[in-house]
Amino acid sequence: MSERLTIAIQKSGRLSKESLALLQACGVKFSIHQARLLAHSTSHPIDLLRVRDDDIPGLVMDGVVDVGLVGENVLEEVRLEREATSQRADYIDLRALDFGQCRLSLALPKEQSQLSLADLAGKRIATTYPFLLQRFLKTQQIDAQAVMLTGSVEVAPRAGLADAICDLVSTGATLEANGLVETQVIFRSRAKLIQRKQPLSPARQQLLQQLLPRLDGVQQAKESKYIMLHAPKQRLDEVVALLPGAEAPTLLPLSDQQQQVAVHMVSTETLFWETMEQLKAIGCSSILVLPIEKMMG
Ligand SMILES: Nc1ncnc2c1ncn2[C@@H]1O[C@H](COP(=O)(O)OP(=O)(O)OP(=O)(O)O)[C@@H](O)[C@H]1O
Ligand SMILES: O=P(O)(O)OC[C@H]1O[C@H](OP(=O)(O)OP(=O)(O)O)[C@H](O)[C@@H]1O
Ligand SMILES: [Mg+2]
Repeated sequence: MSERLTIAIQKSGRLSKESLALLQACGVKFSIHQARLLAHSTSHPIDLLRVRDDDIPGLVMDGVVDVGLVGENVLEEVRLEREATSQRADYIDLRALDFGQCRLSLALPKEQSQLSLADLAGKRIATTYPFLLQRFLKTQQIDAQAVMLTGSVEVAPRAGLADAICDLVSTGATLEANGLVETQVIFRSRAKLIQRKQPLSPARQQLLQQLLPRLDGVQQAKESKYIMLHAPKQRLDEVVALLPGAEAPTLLPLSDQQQQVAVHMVSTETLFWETMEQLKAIGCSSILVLPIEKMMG
């Protein structure tokens, strides 16, 4: 049996760039040939399988690949579909990732946007996610018809194919461009890392165990900042209070100053301009906010 860990990612789409970037940030190197389905890592015994995102949950659930990176929307849709058709639908949830954030929402043509949820009874709703839509409609006890479309869902009402749509929304620009108004969020999604339920060989499990802390380190680093500033000794408590998520700061004396100290700290939150202005107002100076590339506890 091959001792290479197989990871499925989206070949080309919204998740592709960030999936690859995440693996690369974990030290896994690839040389990608656009046309090829399979890419071998040059740094680790890892193979990348580059496929359509719709195929990723099934590949993991069937144990064809070891792990996959996929949006929760597709993952949950496929899980519901496979459950309904008595296919294997289990997997291990490894990590929620900080990209691919979007929501699955109901939207109506502008002229009908005042309609309530109950008014959807008997209507046709175009969607790529019939199982998620039906689950929502069931909880609301609404009897409507899901019209399955694999693309261009937003044009369905104008084309007379449906009365409403249920589609992914991020900025809302697509809805607006098509004269539609978001009326109800039915599912919130982000990218996830999932593992097959069937056990991995010890070598592959060990490799995965090495990658996970790296992945956590990359995600944590992205959310953290290294902050350096000069602060008045008397007001240190106020300075720290202004920096939520800051770990115990390191204080360093300044050779030419008695009243001020240099403060270095890692903050787990973004430092906004407003906070920097407040720090300045209480006497801080030389405020630097630096990105962190990697972290390990
Ligand atoms: N506007 C968005 N902003 C952020 N994430 C999004 C957005 N649209 C979709 N996503 C997430 O990215 C995933 C992939 O979206 P994309 O539009 O590339 O899929 P696709 O067209 O089905 O691609 P494929 O050809 O792989 O089937 C979605 O399932 C969702 O999780
Ligand atoms: O609210 P917005 O920011 O406009 O994003 C929503 C759009 O993004 C996704 O499509 P994508 O652009 O990935 O293209 P696709 O439909 O061709 O996959 C999704 O299917 C919506 O159409
Ligand atoms: Mg798809």
